[in-house]
Amino acid sequence: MSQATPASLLTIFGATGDLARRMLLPSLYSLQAEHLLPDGMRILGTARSELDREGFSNLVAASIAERIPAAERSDEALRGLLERLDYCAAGADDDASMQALAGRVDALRNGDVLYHMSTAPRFYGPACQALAANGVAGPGTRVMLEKPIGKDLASAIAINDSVAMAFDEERIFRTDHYLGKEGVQNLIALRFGNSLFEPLWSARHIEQVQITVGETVGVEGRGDYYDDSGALRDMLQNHLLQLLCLVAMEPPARFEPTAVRNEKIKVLRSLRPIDRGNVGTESVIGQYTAGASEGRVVPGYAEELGRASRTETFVALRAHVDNWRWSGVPFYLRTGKRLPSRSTEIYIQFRKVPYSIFGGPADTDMRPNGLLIKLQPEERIELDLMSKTPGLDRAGLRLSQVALDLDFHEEFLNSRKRIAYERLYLDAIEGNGTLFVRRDETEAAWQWVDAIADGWRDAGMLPKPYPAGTWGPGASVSLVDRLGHGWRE
Ligand SMILES: NC(=O)C1=CN([C@@H]2O[C@H](COP(=O)(O)OP(=O)(O)OC[C@H]3O[C@@H](n4cnc5c(N)ncnc54)[C@H](OP(=O)(O)O)[C@@H]3O)[C@@H](O)[C@H]2O)C=CC1
Ligand SMILES: O=C1O[C@H](COP(=O)(O)O)[C@@H](O)[C@H](O)[C@H]1O
Repeated sequence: MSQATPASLLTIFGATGDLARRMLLPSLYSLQAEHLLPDGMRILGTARSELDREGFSNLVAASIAERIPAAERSDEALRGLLERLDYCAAGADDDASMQALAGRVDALRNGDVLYHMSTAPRFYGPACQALAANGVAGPGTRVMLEKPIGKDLASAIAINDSVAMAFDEERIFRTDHYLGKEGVQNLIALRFGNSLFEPLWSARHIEQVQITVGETVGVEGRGDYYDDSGALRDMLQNHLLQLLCLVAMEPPARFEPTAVRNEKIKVLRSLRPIDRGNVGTESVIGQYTAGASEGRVVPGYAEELGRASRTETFVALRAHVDNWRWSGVPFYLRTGKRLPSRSTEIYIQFRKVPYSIFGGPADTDMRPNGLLIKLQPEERIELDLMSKTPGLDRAGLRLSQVALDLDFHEEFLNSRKRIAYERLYLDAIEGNGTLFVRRDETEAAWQWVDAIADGWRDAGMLPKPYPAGTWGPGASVSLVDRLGHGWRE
């Protein structure tokens, strides 16, 4: 991959789909508007739909009109993007049409090619093998794979094996769109761009870590996919574990793919198993019932789905990274749909002062320090410190918790909120895999998650109901309370 040059052609499988219309095409528009796409790079859309170049251009223009605010649109950028487009109808599992597609790729390329599989994962293997059979998957080509890579370890191995028959690992870019988010890269910058945190970043000084990804949305018409997946497989296996890796990993020698991935895989392999023996104490699952979300009455999951289901729409876990740095520190992970707010955050709670010199009311006022890394909806870093409460009190000195707030909000107001795929496309086009996931990471994450899912099944654990608009079942409070902790609300 060291010889990778910027792609001369980007071929998007599933170019007419939901992800393409909502995220991928608008991201390409933004890269075009900022002059970040390589000169002359062509974009070839493909799906089974019989579109011509004009039909695809209309679809692209419509998606940009819908997703990019009018104030950010320019005719010049749109024209620039449309000039790059081409379209070729093909079925990923249809040999004749894949042969025709390969011919088109050959005709359009003028150097490296990036393929993006934005279609159902069962097509990744057949499509990649068809590209190889038709001679367009050799050196100088690479492929981006959308999540999910399978729905358990066995299916992930099958997909990875199948894609590996056509592309070697260093040419495979597995996306986790959380890694493309500005806030997540800021977490990396915070940890490894400041000397302040590293001496404190271990069990010696950290009491607990919380990672919350709360969503207010329900399953939004993706019920068939989601019901087969649930919160554990849909969110925790990938996004939350990637965040955990970035918090817990050792400093990589360099910010480059192998060094970063080598550190992340060590974390995944150090996760203490949660299985049938301890799922009951280390995890909580829930499913939303009818309730109020963002000021309106919303139906429960089963009503949205149209049938009863045992799928969890909420999961909370107490994880442990069993290594020297993190021994004994609980990592609380929780994610769910129809929670009270859209909120993605990492909270690091430091240990209490070892001894209070104050006595009197200050002792009861005392709170541990905390570092909040807020990723969504706004990006913010906040350090909770104790300070003297202003004024006099007969009983003695009083303390209050104050927040040292690094609020990027102003900066955000003045800059555009980026789609994570802008970063991911830019890197994949350039051939930089640092923010993509390696095969062993995906499979280690599945192995850990499979034991949890099997444990729930074996223990007969069913999701507990929680009303939409609440923070999941009450048992999730007990999960952290047991060690004297509390969720940061
Ligand atoms: N939508 C989202 O928010 C997210 C999606 N993803 C992942 O992205 C991928 C795409 O998802 P999404 O866009 O939602 O899916 P959609 O069902 O909306 O789109 C699927 C796309 O694949 C094409 N397609 C279907 N069957 C074939 C086939 N046999 N050969 C070639 N193309 C085919 C469809 O077009 P046509 O019918 O014309 O062939 C369409 O363009 C999936 O892996 C999904 O898990 C990941 C994160 C979020
Ligand atoms: O991958 C997924 O992520 C989204 C949440 O992404 P965000 O960028 O809006 O935080 C989630 O809604 C979806 O179910 C899942 O497949």
